[in-house]
Amino acid sequence: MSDTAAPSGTPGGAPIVRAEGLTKTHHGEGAPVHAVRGVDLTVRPGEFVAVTGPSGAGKSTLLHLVGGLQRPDSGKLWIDGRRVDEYREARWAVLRRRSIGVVFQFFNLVSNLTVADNVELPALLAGASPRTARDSRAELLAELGLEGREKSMPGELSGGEQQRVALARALVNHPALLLADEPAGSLDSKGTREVLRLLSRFHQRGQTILMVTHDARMASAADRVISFFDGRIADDAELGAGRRGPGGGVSGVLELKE
Ligand SMILES: Nc1ncnc2c1ncn2[C@@H]1O[C@H](COP(=O)(O)OP(=O)(O)OP(=O)(O)O)[C@@H](O)[C@H]1O
Repeated sequence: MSDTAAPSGTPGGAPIVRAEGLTKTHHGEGAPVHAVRGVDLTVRPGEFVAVTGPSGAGKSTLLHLVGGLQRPDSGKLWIDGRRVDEYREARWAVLRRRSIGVVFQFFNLVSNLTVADNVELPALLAGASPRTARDSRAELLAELGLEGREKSMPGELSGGEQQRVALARALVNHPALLLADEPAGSLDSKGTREVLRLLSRFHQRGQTILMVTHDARMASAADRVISFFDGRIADDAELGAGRRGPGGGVSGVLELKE
C-alpha cells in the first residue's frame, strides 16, 4: 500500500478513518497497560460514531491515536485517504490543522487569548488570510450563539460557552473529521443539551464525527455506537434508520427541549 492510497472498495468514497490492528500499551509507573489491543475501525464520510464503554476501557487512547495525539505501537491508520501511522509530529500537526478538529472535556482554550483569537488562531496557522480567518470566526461564533463575546477571555465564560468556543475553534478550518473526547463531560445538563444539539446540527450538514462518551444520551445522537471494552471493540451497532429525520439526524435529539 502506498503512502497516500486509501484502501479501496468502500462505497460512497474513501473512509475518513481506517484503522487496522491498532495497538497501544501505556508504560506508566506500574505494570504496562494494554489500552488498545488490535482495533480495526472504519468511519465513513458523514458518519457520527460514538465510542462508549467503562472507565479505563481505552476509549480516549483510541481517539488520541486517531488524532495523532499519541502514536500506536503497531497497526496501520489512514485519515482521509492518507496513510498516517508513521507520520512524525510535524506532519501530524499539519494534518490536524487542515483535516482534524478536536474538542476535549476541559475545552483546552488558550486562557490568555480572547475568544476571537482562540478561534482565528488555527485558521491563521493553516494559512488563511487575516480577513478570511476573521470572517470564518464571525460566522461560526454567530452560529454558535456567541456573538458579542469575541473580546471576552475564556475564564469569563460559562463551561457551556467555553465548549462552544472550543467547537468553533475545532471547526474553523472545515476539518474532514471532528474528534470529541467527552465533550459534555464537565458540563451541566443545559450545557450537555447545547453541545448535543450543535453536534447533531453539524452532523446533519455532513460533518464526520468520532466521539467518546460515557453518556448514553450523547451516544444516542450518533449513527453508530461502538462499545469498547478492555482495549477492544466489543460491539459495533448502527442505529436504526427509522430514528433518522430527513437530513439524516436523529429526531429524538432534535426534539430535545432548549
Ligand atoms: N499516559 C498514560 N500512561 C499510563 N497509563 C495510561 C495513560 N493513559 C491512559 N492510561 C491507562 O490506560 C487505560 C485506558 O485509558 P483511557 O483513558 O484510554 O480509557 P477510557 O476508556 O477513555 O477511560 P475514561 O472513560 O475513564 O476516560 C487506563 O487504565 C489508563 O489508566
